[in-house]
Amino acid sequence: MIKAIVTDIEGTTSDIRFVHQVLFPYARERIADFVRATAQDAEVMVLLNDVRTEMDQPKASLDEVIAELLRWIDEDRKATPLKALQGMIWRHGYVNGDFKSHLYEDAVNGLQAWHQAGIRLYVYSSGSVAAQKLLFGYSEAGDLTPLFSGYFDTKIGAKREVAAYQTIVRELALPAEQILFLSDIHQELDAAEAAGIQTCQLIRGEPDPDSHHRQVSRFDDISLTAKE
Ligand SMILES: CSCCC(=O)C(=O)COP(=O)(O)O
Ligand SMILES: [Mg+2]
Repeated sequence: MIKAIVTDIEGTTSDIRFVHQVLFPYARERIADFVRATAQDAEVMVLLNDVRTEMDQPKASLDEVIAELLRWIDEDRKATPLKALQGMIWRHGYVNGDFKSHLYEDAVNGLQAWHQAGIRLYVYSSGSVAAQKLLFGYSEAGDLTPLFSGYFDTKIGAKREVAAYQTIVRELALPAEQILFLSDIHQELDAAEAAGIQTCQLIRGEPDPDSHHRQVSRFDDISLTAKE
């Protein structure tokens, strides 16, 4: 029986269009000014140096770092320092009421029902943990953060890497087969499955012909009995 559920965000609990048409443009428009204004803050300074390391240019100027960050946004690169900076910028958007996050109604209902049933809930997203807490804290359905027992981001590894899911299994301290991972991307589910975790694919549009995972279009259809 499933004792814990780990969910992806984009395309799983939330419409991809909210992430790509609201969140990403909001951060893109503001990232240059934000980085210039906060470059001397200790936390941002560390992140900018992480960007320089990832660029393999330890002496890159602030303008070069900003240009790289804009490139990463345009290619939807899941780079940990970019994700942290985006989260800091989104905080202003949520707090100022510029937007609320989108959550599918069936996802909200499913998460609430599982929480009530005593199933532990976690998030694993490429967005930073701070950004995940904002997304579930400032949603159109209200503050859902009390439902969650924990959050994981790319600090534990990329979502298509088996090692990231092995870390989640260790952190949750449950047998892998008692954990269910939900995602819209079959490559992420492949990696979770290789770590022994149960999987279910959320398909909000057309079925995925390249996936061997259970596919459902709504949280209501997710089965909590382990696959044989
Ligand atoms: C935490 S909300 C923003 C999500 C995000 O930045 C992203 O890149 C989507 O990643 P996911 O792993 O949820 O598909
Ligand atoms: Mg996703």
